[in-house]
Amino acid sequence: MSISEEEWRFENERLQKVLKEARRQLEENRALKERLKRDGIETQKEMWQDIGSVAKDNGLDQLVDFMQLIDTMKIQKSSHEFIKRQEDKFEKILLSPYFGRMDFIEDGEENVEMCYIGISNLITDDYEFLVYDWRAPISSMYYECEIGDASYESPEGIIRGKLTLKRHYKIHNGKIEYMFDSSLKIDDEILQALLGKSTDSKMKTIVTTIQREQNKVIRNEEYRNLIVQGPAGSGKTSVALHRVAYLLYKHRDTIKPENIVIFSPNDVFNDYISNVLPELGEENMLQTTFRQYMNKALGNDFRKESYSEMMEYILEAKNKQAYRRRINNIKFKSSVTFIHILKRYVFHLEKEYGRFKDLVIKGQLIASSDDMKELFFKDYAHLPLKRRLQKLKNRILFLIEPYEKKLIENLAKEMHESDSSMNQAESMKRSTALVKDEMKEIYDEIDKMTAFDLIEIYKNLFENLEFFSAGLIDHGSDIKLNEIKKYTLENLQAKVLYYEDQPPLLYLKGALGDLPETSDIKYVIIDEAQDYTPLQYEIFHQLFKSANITILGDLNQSINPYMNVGDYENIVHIFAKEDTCRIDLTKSYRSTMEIAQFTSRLLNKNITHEWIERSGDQPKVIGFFDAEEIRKRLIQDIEDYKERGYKSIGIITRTVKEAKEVYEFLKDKADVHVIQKDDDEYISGAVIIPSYLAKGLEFDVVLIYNAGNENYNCEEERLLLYTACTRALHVLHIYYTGKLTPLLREVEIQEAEFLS
Ligand SMILES: Nc1ncnc2c1ncn2[C@@H]1O[C@H](COP(=O)(O)OP(=O)(O)OP(=O)(O)O)[C@@H](O)[C@H]1O
Repeated sequence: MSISEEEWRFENERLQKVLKEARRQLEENRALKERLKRDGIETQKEMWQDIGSVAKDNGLDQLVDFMQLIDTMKIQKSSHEFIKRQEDKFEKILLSPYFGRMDFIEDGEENVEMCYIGISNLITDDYEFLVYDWRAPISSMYYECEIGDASYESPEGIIRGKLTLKRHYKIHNGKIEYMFDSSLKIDDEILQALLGKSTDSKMKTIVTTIQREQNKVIRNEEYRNLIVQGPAGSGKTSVALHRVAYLLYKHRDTIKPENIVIFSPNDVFNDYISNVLPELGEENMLQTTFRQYMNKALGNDFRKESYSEMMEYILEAKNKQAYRRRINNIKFKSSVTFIHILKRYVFHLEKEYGRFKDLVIKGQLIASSDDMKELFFKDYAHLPLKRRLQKLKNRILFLIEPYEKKLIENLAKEMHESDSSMNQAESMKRSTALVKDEMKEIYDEIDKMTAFDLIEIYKNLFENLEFFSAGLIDHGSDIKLNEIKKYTLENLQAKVLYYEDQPPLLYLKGALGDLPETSDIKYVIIDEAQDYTPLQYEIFHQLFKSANITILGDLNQSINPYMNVGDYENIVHIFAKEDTCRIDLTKSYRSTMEIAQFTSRLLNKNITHEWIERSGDQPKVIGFFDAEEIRKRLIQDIEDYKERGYKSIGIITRTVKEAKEVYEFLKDKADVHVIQKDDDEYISGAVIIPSYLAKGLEFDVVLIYNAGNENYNCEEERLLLYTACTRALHVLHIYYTGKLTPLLREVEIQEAEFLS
């Protein structure tokens, strides 16, 4: 629907009114900032003067004043931060105050309310809402409702009425570039225009075009835990971040960014998503990876394999003799059966731990084994093992203390009596040293009895693996317990912790009470959720018992064939069923139709999801005589695609090893970077990146490096290749040498060439 001249005039005038008010508030804010700055300088001056005048006789008074000044400075600092955030907000408003408008008539009212929706509220001193924050209750209608009957949930209850207009704007540098009305949902056309652009940097907000199904996830607070399944490019990460912004707005009095944590697959990804919250005017939540958390919790006594190192082994070491043993080990330790074994073991430890002996010093019974058992198994039974041991140790030390004191005093007295030249202090000093020395054996005994050695505990499980797994493994199963037992014990002996051993250790550590409380965390977001095992979900549950958890993933993007969630059914029982809801996203936004159709054929199963109708070139599959030819082609591609205006080009290799080889060849011939570690930073432009580190990212152009059958040669790697191909927005080329991977042979390929 075209907009009349009169409407344009009205909208331009309205915009000027909004900008004027925003400018006024910005000026007011700046004046306040200046005042605060002056106050801050004054406080500092006062403080230095006070320090200068501290003297012996007025020291305490001055100290009290000093502490008060420090408190004042703290308050000034946080006010300053608040004002700075407000200033940023007004500056953003001045560039683009809103992106949408809806006209709403509430039932029983006559007046139409024009609601303008933007990144943040703009309210006049008379409480006129010039702009509503996109997260305000009323704004939900903008994303959810079409013209006609509409309603939203306000704190006072459901408000019903009618929407009579929905208008979209593009306002840039304080000017309306375009606007149009849409009678139905937010048009695919805007999306097509938005998504058709080239991406040059980190992830961006989608606030202007959030779709109805996405909005439902962002605002869902009916359930404590959400499991969101959505195909590649359906906006899971975007939704997760907008949900964080929504929660920070809705619960701004109680929830701060440090009460929310997001678990990302790696630091490259963490860096890639780090701009979204600031763009939405919020501070970033805590960002971490499972590996980071685990590394910190497990300490540095053992060499710990990283996730990338494990992936590299899985993909690179197929010809090694020990490969099958390792894979069986990974599979077993990632299985639901192993969780049952661990739980049984923990139960056993809680019941059976500790062989308590009577503690006797010089014939005197300090604590009987029965008393210790009574404390351990009854009085402290409600506590986890580690805490019980600590408490028991404290109790024993408490009982020993008076006895030891008496021993020291008696001995000191004896010394003093037998040698009158020795003064009392000297005799006490000597007797203390002697008694401590005598007692060393007893203390060692106590340490041994109450020791908590996680690795020993883990070892003990494998030494008795048959016992703890009895009845849990099917007769027909191909699990070779003996082999797993031997393999694990050998590695522990060599002080090597493979990645698959780390989650079980962390689980035991938590279950036995050796992990710090995380009660400050109120919301946990787990992205790329398909790549965590059910055991890792047990750990999330253990760590964040009182938090709300949002899990977002795509089962079709399980990049690790042996270590993944398998099915959400494996985890729903971990979180209380009545508090958990599964939502499926059904539409993909990232790739052109041609790429989306191609990649869904690659999955080789029935796919029901839809995609945005944005058209582009057919993906190409091109065979080369050898790897060097592919590399030469890459140089030309980088140049060509940059010239055509594409800003991000992902050259996706299968492994780090391959990425390094390609980089070595290209580095002097093209402007290209390489990402090779979990903790690397995200880099834009042309990047070479191994497949498993590319998950979650996206590129204008994706060039798959060598999908020959030497490389992707087994069914287990289908999802890895799928994940790599689905990173493409506009262009997808798959290069190979030798024969094409069998995974692509059944895919109906529209454009194939062989260059020899
Ligand atoms: N409502 C939307 N409006 C505009 N763009 C969107 C929308 N939803 C998603 N996108 C875009 O689609 C792309 C994919 O989004 P995102 O990375 O959040 O999806 P994902 O489901 O996490 O993907 P994957 O699982 O493949 O990593 C991004 O470029 C994002 O900006």
